[in-house]
Amino acid sequence: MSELEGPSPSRYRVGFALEPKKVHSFLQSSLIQHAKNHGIQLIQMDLTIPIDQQNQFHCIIHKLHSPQWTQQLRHFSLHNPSIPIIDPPDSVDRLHHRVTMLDSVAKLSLLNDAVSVSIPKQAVANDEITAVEGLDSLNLRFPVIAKPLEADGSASSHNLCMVFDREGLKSLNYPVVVQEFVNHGGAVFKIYVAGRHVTCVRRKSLADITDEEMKNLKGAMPFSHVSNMKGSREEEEEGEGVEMPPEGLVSELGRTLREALGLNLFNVDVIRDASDEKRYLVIDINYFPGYAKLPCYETFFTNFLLDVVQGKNTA
Ligand SMILES: O=P(O)(O)O[C@@H]1[C@@H](OP(=O)(O)O)[C@H](OP(=O)(O)O)[C@H](O)[C@H](OP(=O)(O)O)[C@H]1OP(=O)(O)O
Ligand SMILES: Nc1ncnc2c1ncn2[C@@H]1O[C@H](COP(=O)(O)OP(=O)(O)O)[C@@H](O)[C@H]1O
Ligand SMILES: [Mg+2]
Ligand SMILES: [Mg+2]
Repeated sequence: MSELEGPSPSRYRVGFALEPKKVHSFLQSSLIQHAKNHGIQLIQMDLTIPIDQQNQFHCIIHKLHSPQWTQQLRHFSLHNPSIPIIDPPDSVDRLHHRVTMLDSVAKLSLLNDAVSVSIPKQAVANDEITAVEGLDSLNLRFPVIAKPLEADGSASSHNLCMVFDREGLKSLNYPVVVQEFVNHGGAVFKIYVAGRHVTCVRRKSLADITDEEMKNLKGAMPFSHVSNMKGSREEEEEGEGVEMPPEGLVSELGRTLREALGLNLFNVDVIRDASDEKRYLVIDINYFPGYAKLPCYETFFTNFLLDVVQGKNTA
């Protein structure tokens, strides 16, 4: 076991099971120190040793997908039911598929009835023929977005495609979800949830496409990681000029989705229809996303950890 801090008087120990890349991006020394100042030791778990032979943890946080790991967690959880596992593997699994990921959104009923929150029309396609059938049955016109069905964290799961015409459907790597493309003013809202803590940031997104532009666009255009792409100016990166969603909507969405998904750690990508400011659409939900990109993520995340270890992480 590699302890990220030397012997410490921390009262609580939280074990993290993460890929090396995520350890690097998430477990930064600023977070480790901040948590330590609040009595919590963050420990990188040793994945080669059974969990119950390691340090006694007050909580385990994980983002690993192998069946062996899931099996190990289930076994541990069965024998240590009082140790919170953030989050249950079955609930996390639902986010690994672009259709089941959005199921809970369709069932939400929000108190805020001044706006609507839904998902874009979408269909699963296994080949060009089923893609055309899917689009016809939904009455969808081009452009559409094609997304790999699996959202399992692999690099290819982020390889998306704008499709401008039927010819463009030929070049896709099936199976995909073909989804209504909604003009939304070039900004995506990312709502980050960590237990009862919810915050929202605005990021750069795909630009709107006018009917005029559609006349000249042909085939398909692959893209990935738009929200992390560097623009020529900083404001461009963050979708400057686009009004943020109301705070009440952000907190209600975070709270209700947390309950519906049975998850504590996730973010939700939301866009607002450029032709209807009351229409919000959830387009993506990610398990344990890049919290480190949030301003003050040390405080945000430590407050969540404190809730968990002090038994206050209730809905
Ligand atoms: O690495 P980052 O900070 O860009 O975080 C990624 C997330 O970016 P975001 O926080 O939404 O801007 C990213 O979100 P998007 O799918 O890009 O919206 C994913 O959550 C990604 O995890 P995975 O590859 O799907 O397992 C996240 O990757 P991991 O950090 O989990 O590898
Ligand atoms: N239905 C849509 N309409 C308009 N833009 C979209 C739609 N779906 C995705 N996008 C754009 O593509 C980006 C990536 O799509 P997303 O579903 O979030 O995939 P990923 O899991 O790779 O982040 C979004 O942040 C947004 O900019
Ligand atoms: Mg996304
Ligand atoms: Mg995603």
